[in-house]
Amino acid sequence: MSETTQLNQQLVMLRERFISRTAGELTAILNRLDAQQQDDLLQDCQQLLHRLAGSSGTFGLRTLGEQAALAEQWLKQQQAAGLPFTALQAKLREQLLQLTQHLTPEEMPGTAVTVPAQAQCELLVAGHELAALAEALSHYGFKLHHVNECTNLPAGFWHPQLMILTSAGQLAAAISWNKDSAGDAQTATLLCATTETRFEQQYQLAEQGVDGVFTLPADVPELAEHIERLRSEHQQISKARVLLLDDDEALAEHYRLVLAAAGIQTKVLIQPDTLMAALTEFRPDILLMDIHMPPWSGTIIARMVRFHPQWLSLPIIYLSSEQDQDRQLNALAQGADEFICKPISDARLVRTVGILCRRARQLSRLVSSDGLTGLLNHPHIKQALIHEHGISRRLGHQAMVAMLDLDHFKAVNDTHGHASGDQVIRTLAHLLKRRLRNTDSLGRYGGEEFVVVLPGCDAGKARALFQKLCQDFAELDFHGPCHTFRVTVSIGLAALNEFDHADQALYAADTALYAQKQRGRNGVTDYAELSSPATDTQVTD
Ligand SMILES: Nc1nc2c(ncn2[C@@H]2O[C@H](COP(=O)(O)OP(=O)(O)OP(=O)(O)O)[C@@H](O)[C@H]2O)c(=O)[nH]1
Repeated sequence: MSETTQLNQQLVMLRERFISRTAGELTAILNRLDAQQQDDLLQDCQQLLHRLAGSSGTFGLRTLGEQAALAEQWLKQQQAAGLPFTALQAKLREQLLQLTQHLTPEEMPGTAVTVPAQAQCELLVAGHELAALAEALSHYGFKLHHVNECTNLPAGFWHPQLMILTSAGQLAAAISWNKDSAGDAQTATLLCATTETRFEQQYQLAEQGVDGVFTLPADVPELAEHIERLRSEHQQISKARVLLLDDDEALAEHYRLVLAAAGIQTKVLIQPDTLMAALTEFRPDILLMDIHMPPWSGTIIARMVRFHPQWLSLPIIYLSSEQDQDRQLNALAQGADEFICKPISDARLVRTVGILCRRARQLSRLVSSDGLTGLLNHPHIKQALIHEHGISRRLGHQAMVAMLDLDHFKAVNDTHGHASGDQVIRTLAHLLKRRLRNTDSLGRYGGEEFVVVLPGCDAGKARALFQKLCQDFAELDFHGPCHTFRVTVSIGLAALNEFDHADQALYAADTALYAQKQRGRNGVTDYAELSSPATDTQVTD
């Protein structure tokens, strides 16, 4: 069974549950109305209508949602006018009965969402004049495919994250191939080789949907770095993390399934009082939150979240059926950032959440990344280390920390100049990004010192990975103003979960790094082996 079919089956099951629950709730209110049980009846009725107005559309019962919204509005007006219960009873009964007539789905839920196929190549280079460039870029470890022609590209075949093409001809064909199944969003980031630097020409390229330009002949290392940056931005959507707080369990589960199918990691909370712990544990990019969650109010919860300095910049997005614009603004004034109106179609939800997550990540990356390498800066790699240490200790998972330091780097600067030194630092950072997993955290700890945190990794795997990295790095040629030169790197490892505190693990990795420097540099030492008979792990050619 395809993932899309499976998703749609799950959504249909949720819809059936929603319909039977709603039928039960409407009948219960009608029975209380007939029995003249006035206690809290109007309040319960209003809450039910409000919930149906916001959620029915999501389950494919659009008319039910619209009618519920009208009935809610009517009920609010009557109550505001101070009409007695007896004056409302007959009309309310009629409206509720009418709602029971609309408990049949009009649309399939989830049909707008297609589970994306696995990406088969990261980078598609199109155009015969770019063959040499494709060949040069392939040495940088990209999963790359080159085609001579942009016309007649097979539909839905490669799913690249990034496309490189030329501005001459073929651009329109590539752009139309690069649309999602709905035909409106670009799937891959487009990078265009052009000789045109004039404003009007570049404007036209931007208008056509191009995301970046470079001139030919290309500076390949610089282009590789740029591609890496764009690629990691493109990946943000699949790494996006959303915490969803909604007391309507079926609706929250529906959203979770839809977002998860689009590659957005979503954690659902039904109980607002577990929110603070979930924020610390899950570290979402955005918090999506309902407003009406009796007895809780989302707007007050938003204000509460801001009590904690570490969540001051967390984007809080209300997902609510509140239509009144003044009330929406009042809600935003309590410390939230955006308002998404329910009901919302599945496809629009995925796109909106994707855009918000990407923007949130761009902003958080600005504050957390090192300008030269794009890796995490000192405070943020330490934060990542502490976070992973906590998880590995709590769950008993293995995790490693590595400390890397370039060898004789002072001499590199002194001999070849600071700019060449910077290029070496950037190249090591690039190699780390290419070799490590998305779940690993990479940081520039100091000038020529790096820290890597590897969750779910044991000592053997870490050693093999870093030994290979040492070997490959040592073989790279750097071009200084006068000479070509090579640089090596020394690495110390420690098992994160073996220590009570993250700082102790980092100190152990630093001790192992120092030991490796003593042993002759260019290699890997694990702290665990320092207490046992020394093993020389220096890399030899
Ligand atoms: N080009 C460049 N150099 C930097 C940067 N940050 C620190 N450095 C230099 O890195 C060098 C580090 O030198 P040392 O700490 O003496 O160590 P080393 O020469 O690498 O020797 P070992 O670590 O013992 O192999 C210093 O000369 C710093 O100026 C940077 O951002 N760019």
